Order: sequence, then C-alpha cells, then structure tokens
Amino acid sequence: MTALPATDGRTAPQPAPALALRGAALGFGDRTLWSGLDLTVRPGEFIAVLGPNGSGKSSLLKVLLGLQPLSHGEAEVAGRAVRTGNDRVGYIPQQKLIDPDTTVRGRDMVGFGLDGHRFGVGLRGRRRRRERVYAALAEVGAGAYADRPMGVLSGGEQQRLRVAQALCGDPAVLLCDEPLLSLDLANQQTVARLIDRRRHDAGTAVLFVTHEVNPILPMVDRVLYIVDGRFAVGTPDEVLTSEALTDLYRTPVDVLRVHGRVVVVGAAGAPLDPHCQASPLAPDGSAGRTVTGGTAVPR
Ligand SMILES: Nc1ncnc2c1ncn2[C@@H]1O[C@H](COP(=O)(O)OP(=O)(O)OP(=O)(O)O)[C@@H](O)[C@H]1O
Repeated sequence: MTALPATDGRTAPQPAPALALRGAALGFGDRTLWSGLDLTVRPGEFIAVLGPNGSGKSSLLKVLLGLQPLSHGEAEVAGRAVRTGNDRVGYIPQQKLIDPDTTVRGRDMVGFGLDGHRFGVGLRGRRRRRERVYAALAEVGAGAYADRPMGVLSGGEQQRLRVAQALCGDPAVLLCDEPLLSLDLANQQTVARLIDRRRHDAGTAVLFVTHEVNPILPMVDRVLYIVDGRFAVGTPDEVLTSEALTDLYRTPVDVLRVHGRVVVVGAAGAPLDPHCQASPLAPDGSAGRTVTGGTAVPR
C-alpha cells in the first residue's frame, strides 16, 4: 500500500496498482516495438490495447505473462516482478475452435487454470480446488455443459469456458488477446459483459487487446494505442480523436462517431488496414479516402 495525503489532511491508503510498467521497452534484433512505456493500472481498471498489426500488442501481453523479457525497464503485477506461472494473471486467448474429437471436459479444462500446489494435497485440497472450479463455471454460466467434451461445444460455449479458466485463479489482472474474435454479436456481448462484471465485482484489472473497440467501448477507462514504436495513453475521448491519431500515425486520420460507434478513416496511399475499402463514409465524399470496413481500429 502507498500512503497518499487525503483531502482532510490525513493520509489515505491507496490500493497497490494491479499492474505497473516503468520505462518499459521491447525489441527484437534492431527493431524496437515500443519503448519508454510507463503505465500504472488500477485494480478494476479496463484498458483497451489498440494498434495496427505487428505493433506489439500481443508481445506486451507475453511480457506480462512472463513469457517475454523486456529489453529495458520493469514490469510488475500485483506489486511483484512478472514471472511465468503467476496465478495472479489470467489470460483469455483468441477464440479458436477446438478439434471436434477433443474429449476433455470443460470442467477439467477450467481446472487446468489452477496451480495444483496452491490448494495443498489430500482430500481437503482437492475439495477446495473443485469448489473453485465450480464457482468459476457458475460465474460464466457454463455449469450446464461443463461435463460435455470440449469438442462438441459451440464456439461461444468454448470461449465462456476459457473465461472461466482465466478467472479460476482469482487473478489481479486479466489479459485478453482478441477474445471476441469470430464470436457472433450475442456471444461477443456475453463474453464482454462477463469480463466487465468481474472487474467491477472483484477489482480485477483488464488489459484487452482488440482491433474492434466498439463492442467494449462503454467499458473502456483508458486506451493504450501503439503505432510503429510510438504510443498514446488516455481516455477514449482523449486518444480516439482525429488529432491524436493523426499525430500517432504521422499521416492524416479522421475519427468519426457514427451512431455511437468509432470509425477510423485513414488517408489514401497510406492504408492503415490491409483490408481497407473505399469509404462510403468519407467526410468529403471523395473516393480518395479509405475506411476500415466495419472495423473500428486500423489493423
Ligand atoms: N520472438 C520474436 N522474435 C522476433 N520477432 C518477434 C517475436 N515475437 C514477435 N515478433 C515480432 O514483433 C512484432 C509484433 O508482434 P505482435 O504479435 O506483438 O503484434 P500485434 O500488435 O499483436 O499484431 P496483430 O495485431 O497482428 O496480432 C511482429 O512483427 C512479430 O513478428
């Protein structure tokens, strides 16, 4: 705990940050993905991590999972230096359909998210472990199909179980790597709400990597937007603006708000997204501009 002056003159304890990066840099060979990154994330805070393909979003998650050392600087989760196998870190990967022949039950898959040593050995340890899995399944509403083989479950059901697996260890930080990808709208909303509820109820901080910010926009407290070695951090209203993104991309970018959705429009000749299409939304109606087709954030 850090003590900060309270408004009445006494000192009020502040919760330790869920996550802290100080002077962090990551590079491979002579390429620097990002550097000078200082980021302190409060318990329960929801951070969207945005940026084009290859800007280093997933690599940032790997650093926090202890799978990738920083080139410079420090990274801490719940006040401790990051390391592999830290059960204070939960991880939700992209939705990938599991082989239909996979016979492992959802309940067992969720249990894989727990460190076996934590609950001790013997009957008591096994019971505590079982209770934790049960609670995680209940939290995501997956109890009804938890005993079926993973291979026969729908993509949405499988992804709920991945969320349960990530939450099972009661993480201080939840790292999400495009967890809504290839889910239909209803399941996108379900999974996003589960994550949102968790951070409200348990104070779990969330780092959410995505190319499509709109489904989570109402939940986002701050955005970390990485482009070509540079980055911007701030509220969505501060970062998702034409001015801020033009500065970041070093090329003219327009940010439009259409029916509450954010649409990022890039300059012709400098497509921000390989899938850019001629824009029906070009502000001047010219054909010389492009927009990410239905996608909010350039890839
Ligand atoms: N171990 C590694 N060795 C060398 N280069 C790597 C390594 N890991 C990642 N990279 C490179 O670092 C860059 C960033 O990769 P990363 O997966 O973090 O990007 P990303 O922003 O998540 O991209 P996407 O949106 O496409 O998923 C890529 O060019 C990738 O090839």
